[in-house]
Amino acid sequence: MIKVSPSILSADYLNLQDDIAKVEKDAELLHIDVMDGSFVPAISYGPNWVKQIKKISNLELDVHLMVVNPERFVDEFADKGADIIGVHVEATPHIHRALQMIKNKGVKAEVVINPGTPVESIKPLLYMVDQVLVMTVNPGFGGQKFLPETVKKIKQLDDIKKAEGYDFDIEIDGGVNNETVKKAADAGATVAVAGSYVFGADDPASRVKALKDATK
Ligand SMILES: O=C(CO)[C@@H](O)[C@H](O)COP(=O)(O)O
Ligand SMILES: [Fe+2]
Repeated sequence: MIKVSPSILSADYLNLQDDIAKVEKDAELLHIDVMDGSFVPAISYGPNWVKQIKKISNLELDVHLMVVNPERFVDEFADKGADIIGVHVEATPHIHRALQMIKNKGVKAEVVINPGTPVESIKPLLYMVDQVLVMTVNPGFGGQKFLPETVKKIKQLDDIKKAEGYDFDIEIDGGVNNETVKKAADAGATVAVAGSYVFGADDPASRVKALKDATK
């Protein structure tokens, strides 16, 4: 059964504590999308959101950095309470250093690839990561459609994981619902981020459960 990481990007910011409480019991992680208006067009929120959310949630805080040169912010997000920090391979010439910095803070290190980026580009990093995030949409916005061509990259990663004996999680992010999650989980995905599917519903907890039921 897949682990679920509801994305607060689609939550009600004025009632964020209530929305988080709705998924607290059924989800394992909470996904926090940090956007800088440069790596991606939108601007979202920063380290102090992580600090505040840490006070009200026991979920594993899964911070997805969509920022240029993310190594500038790794220490601060770790100090504010991130449990997982994801850095895009496309966002820095120093991806290995960025991952080392995350690990040095005692935080789980995640490398992220966009739909247009091949799995080959992160092969040298797979020995050191706790999680790989395969973007299933182009990053920057919630509510986009799942790109089916990303499924073969999930399978490719899962094959490498088995062949090499690695134990990283494979996370998917973008356009996840009760149908797309099944295709990804069959290919090897172990963690699903879902924003609009979960928080766009009247009963977010039932949507978390539906993602799990679909991958039983
Ligand atoms: O990183 C991102 C978008 O760039 C995501 O985490 C979104 O928050 C996913 O939203 P949905 O596609 O599930 O609505
Ligand atoms: Fe994300």
